Amino acid sequence: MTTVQVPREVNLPTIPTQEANDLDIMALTMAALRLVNPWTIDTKWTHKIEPGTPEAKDRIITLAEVSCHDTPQDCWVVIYDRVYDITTFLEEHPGGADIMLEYAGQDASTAFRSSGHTRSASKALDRFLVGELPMHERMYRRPNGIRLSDIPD
Ligand code: HEM
Repeated sequence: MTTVQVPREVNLPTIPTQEANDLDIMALTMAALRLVNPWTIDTKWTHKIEPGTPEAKDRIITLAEVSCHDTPQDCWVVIYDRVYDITTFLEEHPGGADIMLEYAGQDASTAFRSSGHTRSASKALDRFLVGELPMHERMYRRPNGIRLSDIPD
């Protein structure tokens, strides 16, 4: 007599291979990019950037990061692709704090430009510099970007 062996049902855990692969690739890519340039990847700063310090010149800060600094206690703006921490300047500003707070966490280039600021106001920006936008988010300081003859170097 022939007996038919019915295979026992084995419940193997299902491994969503495609999903797992995607995650691995993403994790590896992020790790590699962090090695190349840590500033472009982690948008949340873990330590305070001192405005105006030489190291601020080399910092790349995304618009997403700038948008997190939008309060009177922590106010960043972008002017001509550079990022400024103007928190300590709010009360000193000859045009008042409120007008600047309207641009907290945002690009204030056109507002700054259209308010008739003098050259010395543009120069005053240096002491608040904390970084610069990544190339793909810039408008003014990039090859083939908008050319304004009077923006500071
Ligand atoms: C964020 C960096 C900024 C700096 C360092 C700055 C600096 C200055 C300085 C030094 C003045 C005196 C006049 C001059 O020298 O030009 C001034 C005036 C003024 N600023 Fe700003 N400013 C900034 C941003 C802004 C923004 C975003 C606005 C928005 C519209 C603004 C609006 C004005 C106005 C309306 C005046 C004229 C005030 C008056 O004459 O009564 N400023 N600013």
